[in-house]
Amino acid sequence: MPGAQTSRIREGSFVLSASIVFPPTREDRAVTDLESFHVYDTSLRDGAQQEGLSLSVHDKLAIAGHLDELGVGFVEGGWPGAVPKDTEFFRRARTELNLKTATLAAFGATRKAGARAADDPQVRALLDAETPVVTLVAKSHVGHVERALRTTLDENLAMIADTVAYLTEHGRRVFVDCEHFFDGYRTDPAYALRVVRAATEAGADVAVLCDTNGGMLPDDVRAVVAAVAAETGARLGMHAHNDTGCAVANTVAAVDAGATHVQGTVNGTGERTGNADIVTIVANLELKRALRVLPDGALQEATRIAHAVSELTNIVPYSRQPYVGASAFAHKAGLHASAIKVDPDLYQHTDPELVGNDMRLLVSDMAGRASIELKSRELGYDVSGDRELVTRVTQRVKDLEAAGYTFEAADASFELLLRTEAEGQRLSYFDVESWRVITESRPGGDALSEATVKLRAGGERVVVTGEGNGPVNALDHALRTAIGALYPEIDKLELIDFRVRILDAAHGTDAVTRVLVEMTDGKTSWETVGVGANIIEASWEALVDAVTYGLLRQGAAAIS
Ligand SMILES: CC(=O)SCCNC(=O)CCNC(=O)[C@H](O)C(C)(C)COP(=O)(O)OP(=O)(O)OC[C@H]1O[C@@H](n2cnc3c(N)ncnc32)[C@H](O)[C@@H]1OP(=O)(O)O
Ligand SMILES: CC(=O)C(=O)O
Repeated sequence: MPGAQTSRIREGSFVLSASIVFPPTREDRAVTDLESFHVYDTSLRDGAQQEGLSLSVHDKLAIAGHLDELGVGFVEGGWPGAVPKDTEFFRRARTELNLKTATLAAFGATRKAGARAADDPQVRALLDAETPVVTLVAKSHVGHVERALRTTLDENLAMIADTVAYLTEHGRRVFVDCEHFFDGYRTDPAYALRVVRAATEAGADVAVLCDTNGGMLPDDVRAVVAAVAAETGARLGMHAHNDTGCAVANTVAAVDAGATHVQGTVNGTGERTGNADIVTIVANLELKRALRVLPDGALQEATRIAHAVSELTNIVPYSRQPYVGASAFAHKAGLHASAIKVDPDLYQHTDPELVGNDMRLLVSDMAGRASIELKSRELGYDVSGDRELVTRVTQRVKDLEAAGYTFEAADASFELLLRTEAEGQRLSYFDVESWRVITESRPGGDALSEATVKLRAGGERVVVTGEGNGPVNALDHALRTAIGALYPEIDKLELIDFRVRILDAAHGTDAVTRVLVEMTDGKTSWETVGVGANIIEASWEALVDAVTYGLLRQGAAAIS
């Protein structure tokens, strides 16, 4: 019986024994349309509860557009009436958002104790948001009803039922987020079940079981969701926080137990340690559970959209993020590369293209010949027929890495090294004779650096000086002046990043310094590395590599 599971739950506790059969196949669990399985995004509401995150209305509108491109069924826009920016978001969404797949949901609480839903200004604000869906947060833990709401258990049920009924009477589809459901179920399962029934019997479409404090583990979630489904017959959803690092696993467990509505946030933003990452959830459901939860082709947009949302939320993308992180399909170990050369599937759990990501090979001191061969291929060089060259490059990389270089973040320096080894001489647009920098500190003014560069290019000896606000800036200016007439392509090149790392800090100012430089031609960018006992020496080496690589990309011919 594929997909079946048996579980036994001891009343009032989470101890269970479960015999789980293998995950269902696509045929067993085919989701035929996006209505039968809800992907519900709460990046704009719970995601925005993350420390340090502050989204403008403009940001929220832009993120909503990206969520729609990802193909989620529902976008929870915020809490109108409570957060002024959210009220404004819903007002502007009416004219400025043109969602193709997603339906907007407004989030809010049930009516206050002892009042009528119709008289509650916050409930009114939910109607005023004019969204097809309203999601209500409701207490389902007796302790919270008594201590946080300070009302009776029956009044809480009435608050839920009245508010759901009022909103459905006004044409809204209602989902109910049962706050602290799992903790509530542990404390008083009968009451937690009454909350689910109160919501659904009053007309709510989905009772969303929330692990509000994020303390659950997957086997317990699976058992509770299965038990609630069996007891109530309600359509169930899952809303997980990541405090045990299991938010995604808990969500998948809930789906395995019968939940057909999953909530999460793009990149896992959210209160405390965040919410379940909706991108990882949908990738797992589509690729590991063979459930079709997004429109056709949407999953391939996942990497692009996750990164676009990172940009809008001003959060540096997490490189180790499952499926969509820059490192998710990056391979460093030589043995991995040697197997990947035979078949990428040998070291990848899925095809990166399915989520719009790419496989990358990293070259480092852990590289073997296969790594060098595959990396060279990635850069457009077929070196597979030259075993001796590959061995030489592998050894050179290992020697240089031992001296402090790092090539995994400096593809351009690796490419220049590869060409040098293949051609027997270094690609050179100019031959540096010497350089010198002085930095002058002026009372009351900023320090000024002056560089002198002596080099030969185009058959001429050139001696130039350049000024800058620092030594590297001055060297960059001097180099541009020295070769600008011969290679006008240099005008297109711009230094955009400069990172310094002291490699052996124990030696203080004697330590070896590594410098990584990033340069762009406005279309693409590349990184180079330099190492030296002296920070300026290391910077110069990285700068010369960056300019050499840039001229190569511009198609400049070396003039001897
Ligand atoms: C688990 C979650 O993440 S739910 C989402 C949480 N999000 C937010 O809190 C962000 C937006 N919140 C806000 O702007 C404010 O907290 C507001 C406007 C909702 C309420 O602000 P205030 O009226 O100043 O009250 P305060 O925040 O101190 O307390 C919340 C009130 O709501 C009540 N309440 C809490 N949960 C619920 C609920 N599910 N249903 C009804 N009332 C509730 C509390 O009992 C308390 O009532 P009281 O004022 O009578 O004591
Ligand atoms: C509703 C919600 O955000 C929670 O319970 O975590």
